[in-house]
Amino acid sequence: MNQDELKQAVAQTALEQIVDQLEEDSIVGVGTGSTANYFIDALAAYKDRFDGAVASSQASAERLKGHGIPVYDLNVVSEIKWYIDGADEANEHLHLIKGGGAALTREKIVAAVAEQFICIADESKLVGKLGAFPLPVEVIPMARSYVARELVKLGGDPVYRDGTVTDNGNIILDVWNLDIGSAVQLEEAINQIVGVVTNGLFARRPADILLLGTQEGVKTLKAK
Ligand SMILES: O=C[C@H](O)[C@H](O)[C@H](O)COP(=O)(O)O
Repeated sequence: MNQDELKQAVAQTALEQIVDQLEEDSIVGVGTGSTANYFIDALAAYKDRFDGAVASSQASAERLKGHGIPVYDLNVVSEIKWYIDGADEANEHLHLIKGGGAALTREKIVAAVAEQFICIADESKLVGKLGAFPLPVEVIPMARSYVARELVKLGGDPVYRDGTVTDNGNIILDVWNLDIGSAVQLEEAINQIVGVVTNGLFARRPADILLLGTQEGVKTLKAK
């Protein structure tokens, strides 16, 4: 199977895990990216079985609406049973790096609300140590240079993602060469920098389950 087929397979498995539990008032939390898109497309077949979705990006909201799935503002929703989303990297603790598509902040918010975060990814995303993928950091535009200098003090090499404006009107710094020994500590340290909205480490709230698409089939990983 190629990478797209692996992504499609994990999306289908995620759907199978939730489909029998869908109720007419269920709200599904939906992430962003190519793997999440496969999930949205698969979910569409069951749109009459649940109430609607909360999306972590404008792009996903448009895709959901395109399928006729109602999309709710998170502020009118009190309960989300599942959040299904991809990742750029994952380790055995189910700590993640996310934000390759610049949607990290809304993703972190929806994941925080959800009871269960099901991460869906092809096998290339599982790594021994996080950090080969540059860590995305969403930053208030006027703080860009200051935040970049502070990230250098933490040992990283920040690069401005030219031309990208997040759904929240901010910019992204991609930070290379970080030593992500303690993901929880680093996530907190970066979020303490004034001007940072959030960073793409999902360690304080890791995934609960990682569905990994491999050539031997879809594997289910739980945090070690
Ligand atoms: O901002 C984007 C998200 O964090 C995505 O979930 C992540 O980049 C993975 O995307 P894909 O499924 O396309 O590899």
